[in-house]
Amino acid sequence: MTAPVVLDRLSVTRDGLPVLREVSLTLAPRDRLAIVGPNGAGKTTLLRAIMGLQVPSSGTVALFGQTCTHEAEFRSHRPRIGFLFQDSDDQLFCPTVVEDVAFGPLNLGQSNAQALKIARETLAHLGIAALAERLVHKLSGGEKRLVCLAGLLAMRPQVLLLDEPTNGVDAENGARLRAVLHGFEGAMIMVSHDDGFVADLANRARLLSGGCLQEADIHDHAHLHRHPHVHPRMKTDPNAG
Ligand SMILES: Nc1ncnc2c1ncn2[C@@H]1O[C@H](COP(=O)(O)OP(=O)(O)OP(=O)(O)O)[C@@H](O)[C@H]1O
Repeated sequence: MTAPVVLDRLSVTRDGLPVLREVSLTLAPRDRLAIVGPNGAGKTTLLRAIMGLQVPSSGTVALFGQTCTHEAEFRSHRPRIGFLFQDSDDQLFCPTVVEDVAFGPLNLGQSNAQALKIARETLAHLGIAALAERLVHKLSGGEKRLVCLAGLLAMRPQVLLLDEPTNGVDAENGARLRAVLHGFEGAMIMVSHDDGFVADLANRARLLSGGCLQEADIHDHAHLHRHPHVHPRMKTDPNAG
């Protein structure tokens, strides 16, 4: 099957400073990849570049087998990729929760009634059906996070790009969010500082540091918990896929 995302020696500069340096990456159809790394390492920039929201200085992005250079090429693939922004307020724009979640399906051609039905089902699936009629701007930070995710899942994407999905989400909602994501059948890239979330969801990890991707392992510690580690063998190979 075609890899939904392939990056080939992708470099990105922001404000004249190099952020990504020849990053190569292949995301397989059911991959669960965690990108970890310190603040400012370029993790969000990497996700934005995959979506075509960040113009690379060199290298290529291929989505579902097509090399994408121009906005029109990225645009045709975006409905199949759910991108959870780091800041929920950048994602939510309809007055009520159910309208916001219905927006995606409506945009994909569903009738108003069908889009609302999908929205309510998705909210229920995430355990937040009670939020349906609430005003978006009055939600808590954690509630907004879950509503954003509902909006993406309602579009039935093949890929999820999740930027800090558990930010502000409490333990109970976090457990439900994980359960829902476990049930997601597509490919996923998760950017997270939440070790527990990464250990639970990811099947592999990469560390972004100095603009380069390095192999990382997710280790089990009998006395502690699972979390990603840089793999010493691979430290010198920035282009490991
Ligand atoms: N709008 C912007 N214009 C210019 N530079 C930016 C902009 N946004 C971020 N940067 C810079 O790009 C670099 C990478 O930022 P990015 O947000 O991708 O990092 P990150 O790894 O996601 O960080 P965090 O873990 O803090 O979210 C940082 O040096 C940051 O200051």
